[in-house]
Parts: sequence; C-alpha cells; structure tokens
Amino acid sequence: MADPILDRLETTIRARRDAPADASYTASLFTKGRTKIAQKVGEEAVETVIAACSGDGASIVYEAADLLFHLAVLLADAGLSLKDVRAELERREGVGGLVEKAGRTA
Ligand SMILES: N=c1c2ncn([C@@H]3O[C@H](COP(=O)(O)OP(=O)(O)OP(=O)(O)O)[C@@H](O)[C@H]3O)c2ncn1[C@@H]1O[C@H](COP(=O)(O)O)[C@@H](O)[C@H]1O
Repeated sequence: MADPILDRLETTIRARRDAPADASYTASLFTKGRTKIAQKVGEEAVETVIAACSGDGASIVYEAADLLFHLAVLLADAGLSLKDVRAELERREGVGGLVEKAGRTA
C-alpha cells in the first residue's frame, strides 16, 4: 500500500533534484552528491539510535523522520524510490522471510 505523505515527499524531492543548489536544502544535498547524502543518512541513523536509547518517543519519531527524509533523498539520487523498497519488502513477505538478495548471482 502506498503512503500518501511519503509519495508527496518523494515528488517534492524529485523536483528539487533538478533545481539550483541554492534553491533549498534538498537541492543543495543533490549538488553535494552521493557521498554527502550517504553521510547524512548515517548521521541521522546514529541520531535515531541515540534517541532510541534515551527512550523518549517524541525524539525517536523526530529523528526517524529525519532519517526517512534523507533515505528518500539517497534513493532518488540513485534513481530509485521507496516504491522499490516496498517491492523488496513484499518479495520478502512472499517468500516467508527468506531474504536472499535480489539479483544475487553467487
Ligand atoms: N522532511 C524534510 C526534512 N527533514 C529534515 N530536513 C532537513 O535536514 C537537515 C538536518 O539537519 P542537520 O542539522 O543534520 O543538517 P544541517 O546542519 O542543516 O546540514 P549539514 O551541514 O549537516 O549538511 C535540516 O536542515 C532539516 O531542515 C528536511 N528538509 C526537508 N524536508 C522535506 O523536503 C521538502 C523540501 O524541502 P526544501 O528542500 O528545504 O525545500 C520539505 O517541504 C519537507 O517536506
């Protein structure tokens, strides 16, 4: 099932991909490139872990939103989307939790 807010977020993110760097934060991330975007995903993941360890639900939600946003930017930079991740989750569901990597040859 698609999630309307995530779909709207992805539409906005894709529009920012073609905008000038100074147009917005998201546009500046695309200009800085994949390594910077991946670094931000790592930072937000760590901040989510720290919030989780503090046990404060509101902080976990706040950091998880930062993480999802930056992950969506990373996927867009790679020409992918949350739809691709949904499809992978559905594939795993279909195989009862067997999580062989799709397209794996070895
Ligand atoms: N969901 C988000 C969102 N979540 C987090 N952030 C930004 O992510 C940054 C994370 O904060 P940090 O302190 O870690 O980063 P920073 O110090 O600003 O940047 P660095 O120097 O670390 O690279 C903040 O600038 C937040 O504003 C987001 N920025 C944008 N969005 C969505 O993207 C849309 C487009 O945003 P713009 O690109 O700003 O128009 C918005 O309408 C929102 O829907």
